[in-house]
Parts: sequence; structure tokens; C-alpha cells
Amino acid sequence: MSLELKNIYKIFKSKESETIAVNNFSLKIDKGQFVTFLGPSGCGKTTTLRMIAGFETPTNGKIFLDEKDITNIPPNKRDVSMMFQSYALFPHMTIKENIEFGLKLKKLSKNEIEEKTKRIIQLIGLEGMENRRPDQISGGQQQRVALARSLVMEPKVLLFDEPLSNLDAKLRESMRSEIRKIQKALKITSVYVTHDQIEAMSISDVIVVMNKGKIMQVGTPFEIYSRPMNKFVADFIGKVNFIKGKIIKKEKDVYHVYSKEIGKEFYCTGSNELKENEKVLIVLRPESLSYEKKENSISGVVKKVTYLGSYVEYEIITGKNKIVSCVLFNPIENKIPQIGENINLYFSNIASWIIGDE
Ligand SMILES: Nc1ncnc2c1ncn2[C@@H]1O[C@H](COP(=O)(O)OP(=O)(O)OP(=O)(O)O)[C@@H](O)[C@H]1O
Repeated sequence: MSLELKNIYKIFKSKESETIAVNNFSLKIDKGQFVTFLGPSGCGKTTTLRMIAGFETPTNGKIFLDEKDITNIPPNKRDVSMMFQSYALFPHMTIKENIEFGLKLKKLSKNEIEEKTKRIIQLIGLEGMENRRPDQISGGQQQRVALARSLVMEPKVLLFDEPLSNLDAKLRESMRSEIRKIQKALKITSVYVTHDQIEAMSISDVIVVMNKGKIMQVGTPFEIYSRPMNKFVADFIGKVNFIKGKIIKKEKDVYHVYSKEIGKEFYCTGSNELKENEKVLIVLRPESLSYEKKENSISGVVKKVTYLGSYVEYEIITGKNKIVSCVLFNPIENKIPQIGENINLYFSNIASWIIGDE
């Protein structure tokens, strides 16, 4: 099922204040796609998700499921299922009873309930635990039961509200890939809310970066990380150096950018909309810099070294006291430059990306 949100606004009003939680949000999600809403706390992710589920009504705008307007349809009539942060299983029921619960409400036949529950229990790898109660299984297993409980209803759209935030790091990682595997196998259109960028990068077909109720960018994980459209997106995802510059000229796909703060010209890639003389920011990820000779070089003095085993983080002072962060992988002990040493680092034009300097 495809899902479309058209010009959605949500304004919470009270006597004292008015909060624009979601501000003109439009998005089309194709059938079977896994889309993640990512953004800082309070940016409107959960409110948008709750409007898709039907727990909140948009102040303005419309929501379509396969082109059918569902904006005013109650949650239980939407074919949409939501998995919450606190998975709240019924404590007095067995795993099997928990999973069957929704099907019983739907008044399916006994045979159908039996067959669907069995299939889901197999799919999610909970065989042998059917008769235990939630307090007799681990947190990760409880999370799987919650997923099974949603999946057994065969929803057309599955919504996730930070479902893994109560789990430890290792369990989160394995649940993440499990959710993705099952979602792909069943081709369920899914919307996932998180403020964890690694989680968003690893699980999504498409990431929607939000800030203050607005969409800042929609793109694949690669586009969001390597081709950000603005400073907010570049800054929110991963570590980044912003180098101020001005476009001198464009030659084929390469921009020549002069940076006063470094005192050099660089060759960079950027979106087509940028013009000569425009002030820009070079978005340079710390891991894009290396010892290997490429077209752009930055030389400076090492200010800080942090050895982290598989990689080393550096801070380098270059140009007019500009600090540039850099990460070098697979460090060899006697080759790690120390504080005060001069260092030359390089990056290729495609490893950088320029954006307008707002
Ligand atoms: N029922 C409500 N009444 C009033 N304001 C609300 C209500 N629900 C949410 N808000 C406000 O709307 C804004 C968006 O909240 P929302 O919960 O959607 O953000 P979020 O991105 O999901 O944040 P978090 O990551 O912290 O869960 C916030 O400013 C929040 O305080």
C-alpha cells in the first residue's frame, strides 16, 4: 500500500501557547518502502506518526492510503498497526495469547487464528515459548512478541515509534536487522521513528530528516550523509567540518572554491543550483581526509590526537586558525603523527560536497 501525506499541519493550542508541531509536511511512501523519520527531540516525528495511525487528527492537510482519503477514519479501521517504545504485553497472558489477542477481537474463526498465530511464531523464531508469560522471557524476546502481535494483524502499514530504545546496544542491532528482514520478506510499507542516526542509516530505504516540524531533506541514507541539502542535515548526521568558501567557477561537474579561512582553492562537488561568486560551505567529513595524494590538500599542525584502536581522531590547525577534524583508519603505532607535528592531508572532489552558506 502506498501512503501519502499532503500538506499536513498539526497545531497544539492551549490557553497560554500554540505549538506548530508539524508544519506543511508532504511525503509519498511507496508500497513496501521502509521510511524513517529522523530528527532532534520535539521536531514532530511522533506527532506525524500518530496522525498516520489515526491517534491524532491533522489541523490541516490530508492522508491517503492507496489514494483513499483516511484522514478522518478511526485508527482501528485503517489497516495500520503501531509498535511502541514500551511494548506493553499483557502480563497475565501467554505469548501465544498475546499474539492471538487482536485476531480474536477481529472475530476470526478458531482455525484461522490458530494458523496465522503459528505462522507468525515461526517467522519470528519464538517456537517453544508459546506458553510462557512475558515475565518468563527476555527483553529482546518480549520485543519480538510485540512485533509478532503487530504483524499477525497483517497491517498494510506498520508504524514503529522508537521500538528499540529500551534495549541494550547489542540487542538493538540484532532486532534492527530482524525487523528489516521480516519487513522485506512481507513487503510491508513501514514508517519508523528514531532520533538515532545510526539506526536510521542502517534500516531505511529512505530517511526523512525533520527539524521544527518541517522536512529538511528526503533521501537515501547515502544522499542524506554524503549529499546533504543544507547545513542542518549535514550537521545532524555524523561529524562534519564546514569550510567557508566562495565559488570561483564551475568546470563540468567540479566547482572551484576559494576558501579565505584556509587560504587555498579546492575542487569540490555540489548540487547544480549553485552559482559563481556564491558563498558556500564545503561539507567535509573527517573520514574523507587521508594521506593518499588526491586533488585537494590541507596542511596544518596537529593539535589533538585521540587513539581509538581501529582509528585515530585528529584536530589540525590550518590556514587562519581553522580547526579541521580528521579520522585515519588502521593506525600503525610509529606512524601516528603527534601533537605539534606538521601534517598533509588530502581529499578528492567527490568526497566533498558544497552547500549554500545560509
Ligand atoms: N498533546 C500535545 N499537546 C501539546 N503539545 C504537544 C503535544 N504532543 C506533542 N506536542 C509538542 O509538539 C512538538 C512535537 O512533538 P513530538 O512528540 O512529535 O516530537 P518528537 O520529534 O517525536 O520528539 P521526541 O524525539 O522527543 O519524541 C513538541 O514541541 C511537543 O512538545
